[in-house]
Amino acid sequence: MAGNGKKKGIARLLELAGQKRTLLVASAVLSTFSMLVLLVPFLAIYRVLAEFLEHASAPGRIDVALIKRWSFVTVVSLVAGFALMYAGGMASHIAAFRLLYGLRIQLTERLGNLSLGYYDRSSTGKIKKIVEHDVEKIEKFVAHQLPDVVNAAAMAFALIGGMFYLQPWLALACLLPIALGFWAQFSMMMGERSRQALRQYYDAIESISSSSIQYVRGMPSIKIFGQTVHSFRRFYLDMTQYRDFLLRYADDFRHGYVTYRVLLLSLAAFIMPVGVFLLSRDPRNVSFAAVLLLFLALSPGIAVPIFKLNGLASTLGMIAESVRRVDELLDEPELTEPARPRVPTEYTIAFERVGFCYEGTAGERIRALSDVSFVARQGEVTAIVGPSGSGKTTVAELIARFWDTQEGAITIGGADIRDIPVGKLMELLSFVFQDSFLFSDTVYNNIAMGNPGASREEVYRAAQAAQCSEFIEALPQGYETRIGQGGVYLSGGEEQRVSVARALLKNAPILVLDEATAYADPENEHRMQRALRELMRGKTVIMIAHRLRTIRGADNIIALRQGTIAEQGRHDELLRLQGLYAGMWNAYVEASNWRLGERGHSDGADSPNDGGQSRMVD
Ligand SMILES: Nc1ncnc2c1ncn2[C@@H]1O[C@H](COP(=O)(O)OP(=O)(O)OP(=O)(O)O)[C@@H](O)[C@H]1O
Repeated sequence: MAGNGKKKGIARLLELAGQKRTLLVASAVLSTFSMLVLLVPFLAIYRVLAEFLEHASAPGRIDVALIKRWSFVTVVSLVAGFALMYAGGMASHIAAFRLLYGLRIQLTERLGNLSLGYYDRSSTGKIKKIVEHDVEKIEKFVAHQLPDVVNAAAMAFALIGGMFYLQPWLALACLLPIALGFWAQFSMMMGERSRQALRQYYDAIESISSSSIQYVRGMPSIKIFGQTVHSFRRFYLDMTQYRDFLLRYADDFRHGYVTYRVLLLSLAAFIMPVGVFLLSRDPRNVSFAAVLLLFLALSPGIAVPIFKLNGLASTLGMIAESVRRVDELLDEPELTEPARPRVPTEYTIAFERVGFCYEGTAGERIRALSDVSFVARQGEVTAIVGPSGSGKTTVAELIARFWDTQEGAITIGGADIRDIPVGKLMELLSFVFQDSFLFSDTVYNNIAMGNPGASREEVYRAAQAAQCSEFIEALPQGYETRIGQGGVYLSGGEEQRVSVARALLKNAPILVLDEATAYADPENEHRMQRALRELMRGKTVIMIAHRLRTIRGADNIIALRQGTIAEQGRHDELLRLQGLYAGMWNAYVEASNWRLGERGHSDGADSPNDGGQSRMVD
C-alpha cells in the first residue's frame, strides 16, 4: 500500500492538484495580478501624502490635478483588482470542483470493487468521513488556499521589497517582530509531536463519526435500556476524549500562537521608535515623514498575507493527513481478477480443506475455520448448523469472496472461485440475509434491482411468488410506494419477502440463505417457506439455520464445532450418531416443548414434530 512508490503528504497533494494544472496556473496568475493591482492605492496614498507634506506651509501650491489623477488611478485599480480576483477565484473553484468530482468517483468505484469483507472491517462512519470530509478538505485547499498562498506570497514579497526600497531601517524594524513571531509559532507547531497530534485529532473525529452513527441507529435500544447501553457509552466516551484532546492541544500550543499574533499585530510599535529616532536626527526631512506615515498605514496590512501563509502552513499538515486517508482507501486491494478466467456451467460447490483466520484489530489472527471439506450439490439443500461462533456465517461469506481463503480452496462446478471473474461470481450467487437491506426507493425498484433487465411482468411475478404482492398492492401507491424515510416502513417479515422476490428475480443458480425466516410469525413463515421452495427449485442451496426444524429435510447437514466439521449427513443419520447435532436437536425440542407447555396448548406451529406441514425442505 505505502510501498508502491506513490508520493505522500504535500507532494501528493500537489500531484493531485497538478491534474488541473492549466486552471490553477491561470488562477495563480490572475490572483497575483489582482494583488499587485490592489497595492496601487497604497502608492497613491504615499504620493498624495508626500504632496501634502511638501506643501504643508503653503497649501495653495498643492497640485490638485496630481491628487485627482491618483484618485482616479485608485478607483480603476480597485475595480480591476477585484475583477481579477473574481476571475482567479472562479478558475480555482472550477479546478477544485472537478478534482472533487474525480476523487469521489474514484473512491466510489473503488468501494464498489473491494471485497465485501472490507465493509465488515471498516465502520460506515470512517468511510463516510473519507468520502465527504477528507475529499472536501482537498477541494478547499485547491479552491481557496492554493490561490491564497500565491497571492499572499506575491503581496508579501512586493510589500517587503517596496519597504526596503523606500527605507531599509524601517523595513528591518518591521521584519524583526515578524521573524520573532514565526520562530515562536513554528518551534512549537512543527515536528513529530504536531504530526502525532493531528493523527490523534483525525482518529478522534472518525471515532465520533462512527459512534454517532451507532448512537442514532441504536436509539430504540437506548430508549429501552436507558443510558447504560453500549452505543451511548461509546458516543459519550468519544465526545469526552475529543474534548480532552482539544483542550490539551490548545494548551500545548497557546503560548507560541499568542506570541506570534501579538507580535504581528503590533508592527507599528516597532516602526514608531525607529522612525521617531531617525526623524529626530533630521526633523526637516519631509519625504522621510511621508515614508514613515506610509509604513504606519501599511503595518496592519503586512500582517494579512503573513497570517494567510501561516494559516496555510498549519492546515497543510491536516490536508496531508486527509490525502493520506483518501489514498489509503484508493490503495485498498481490489478483488483480484483471474489471469485465466473460468466460467462454470455446473454449480456444485466444494470446500476442499478450507482454513481461514480473521485479522484482529491488533493484527492478530483469529481462527474461524480449519480443514473444512464438504460438497453442496446442485439441486440439493445443504444446511449448516452449529453453536454460535462455530463459523457458519464465515462459510457462507467465503463463497461470495467476502474474504479469500488462506488454506485450501472453494470450487464451483470444479472452478476455483478465485478463477471466476468477480462479476460472473456475483451473478451466480443470491443471498437472503437475516437482516434484509432495502434501499430508500420504491418497492418496485427494490425488487427490480435483482435483475435490472427484467420486464414489469417479471417483477410482478417474482413478487407474487415471494408472497408479497398482497401487501404491496395494499400500500398507498402500490409498487411505487417508497420504502423508508418519507415513505412507509415494512415489517421484518415483509422486508424479507421483498428480498426473496429480489432473489427470485435474479434467479441465480446458487442460493445462500442466512436465517431467512428469522422474522416470520407462523402465518408468515408458512408463506415464506412457499416462497423459498419456489426460489430453491433446482438450485445449489446453502442454508444457515438456528431453528433446526427448518432444515430437517435438508439433503446434507453440516454440523460445525469451533470452525471444524464435527458431523455431516441427513437429519436421521445425525440423530443416530448421538453427537453434536443430536444434542442441539434435543435442546431445540426441549425449548419448543417448554414454550408449548407455557402456553398450555399446542397450535403445532413451532413444534419440531409437526408432521412436516411447515417443513421448509422436504
Ligand atoms: N470480522 C471479524 N473479525 C474477527 N473475527 C471474526 C469476524 N467475524 C467473525 N469472527 C470470529 O470468527 C468466528 C466464527 O464467526 P461466525 O460469525 O462465522 O460464526 P457463526 O457460527 O455464524 O456465529 P452466529 O451463529 O453467532 O452468527 C467467531 O469466533 C467470531 O468471533
